[in-house]
Amino acid sequence: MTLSLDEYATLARRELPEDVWDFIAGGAGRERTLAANEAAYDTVCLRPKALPGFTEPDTHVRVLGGRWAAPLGVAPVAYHELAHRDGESGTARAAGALGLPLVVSTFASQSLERVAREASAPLWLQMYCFRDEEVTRSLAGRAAAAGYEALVLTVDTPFMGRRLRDLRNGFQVPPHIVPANLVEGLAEGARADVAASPAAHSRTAFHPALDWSVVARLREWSGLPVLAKGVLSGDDARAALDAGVAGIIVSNHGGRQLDGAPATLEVLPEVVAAVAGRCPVLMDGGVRRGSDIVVALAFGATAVLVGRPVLHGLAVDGTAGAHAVLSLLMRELADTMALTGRATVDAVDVSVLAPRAMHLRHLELP
Ligand SMILES: Cc1cc2nc3c(=O)[nH]c(=O)nc-3n(C[C@H](O)[C@H](O)[C@H](O)COP(=O)(O)O)c2cc1C
Ligand SMILES: CC(C)CC(=O)C(=O)O
Repeated sequence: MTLSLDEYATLARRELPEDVWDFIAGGAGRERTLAANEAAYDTVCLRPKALPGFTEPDTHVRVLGGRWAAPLGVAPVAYHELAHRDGESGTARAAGALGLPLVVSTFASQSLERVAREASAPLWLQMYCFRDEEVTRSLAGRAAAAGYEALVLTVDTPFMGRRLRDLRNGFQVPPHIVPANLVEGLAEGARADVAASPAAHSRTAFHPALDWSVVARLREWSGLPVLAKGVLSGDDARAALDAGVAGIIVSNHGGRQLDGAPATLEVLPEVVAAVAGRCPVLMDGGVRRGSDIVVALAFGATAVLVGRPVLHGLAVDGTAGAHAVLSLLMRELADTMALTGRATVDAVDVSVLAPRAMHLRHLELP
């Protein structure tokens, strides 16, 4: 019986080669930011509601015109086939069966068209932008043609952060796993070069001087709304809005880019205040329980995304494992909403939080 996302992580670790586990689990530098993401939730308490009068809340939300079964989606994560041969198609089937959206990575191990054929819930395509602008333009156009509903521009990764575990392990993506969106049609040798060292490839192939003007180009090439993923300050949120984004994703890339960056939960209120209702504000990083989703909503998030836990589910049991992880989170979310007396997602606001030092509140302190 697997009862929590932490238990899925433990089981996944047994299934995966050590260097693949490290690539998935690891972060940049000292991994301070990686640890901070999860730890931030431990600083917050929820206020229970006595006799709420219902047991099954309505968890549906609307995000950019799409209806999701819960304020929860799958974050863009490269190479799902590293976890299980079902890969992104399996994740798409799992998410779709639950009515949850999937953000497909530029570095997916299956082509965005193939994933689209398996999906029954909203799909967004995460965009890295390349030195060769034609590659970026082609990806954006293909996403629109395949029915993707939005592009997610990653703004925190001009190159991959220094991930010491990968450097120590000399991590290479195994040759049978390829970035299918980028190399279909290429010869075997060329495929291997792109996939072998993600870090080295990012230094040479990513656009070296990207700025916010790319948002307008992505919109023009695709006709799709563009979200910015990797915003951690009010200033950057305002810059993103000025550039024309339709949504913001508060993210530190799961602690894999700037080590020392704050936990996403900590900066969420600053970003929500800067956005002031002008667009949805999603967040990711360290969400491991349904109660974490409630906390993120209370801090002003429209919805959350989860990254690593979905790969853990895939590693344990392919499509069925990814489905199990996501449905566990949905169950925990509904239970937490019921126990805090929130019948709808809209009803989850800051009043669901209990001050940490609650026992001190009624004392007359000097
Ligand atoms: C193995 C792995 C690969 C990732 N690949 C991408 C990617 O291709 N594009 C991207 O924008 N973010 C990528 N991310 C970051 C995730 O989208 C997300 O921000 C992060 O994993 C969220 O934190 P969580 O894993 O704690 O849920 C990746 C993360 C991991 C762990
Ligand atoms: C292939 C990489 C660029 C994927 C990524 O964003 C990551 O590993 O964090």
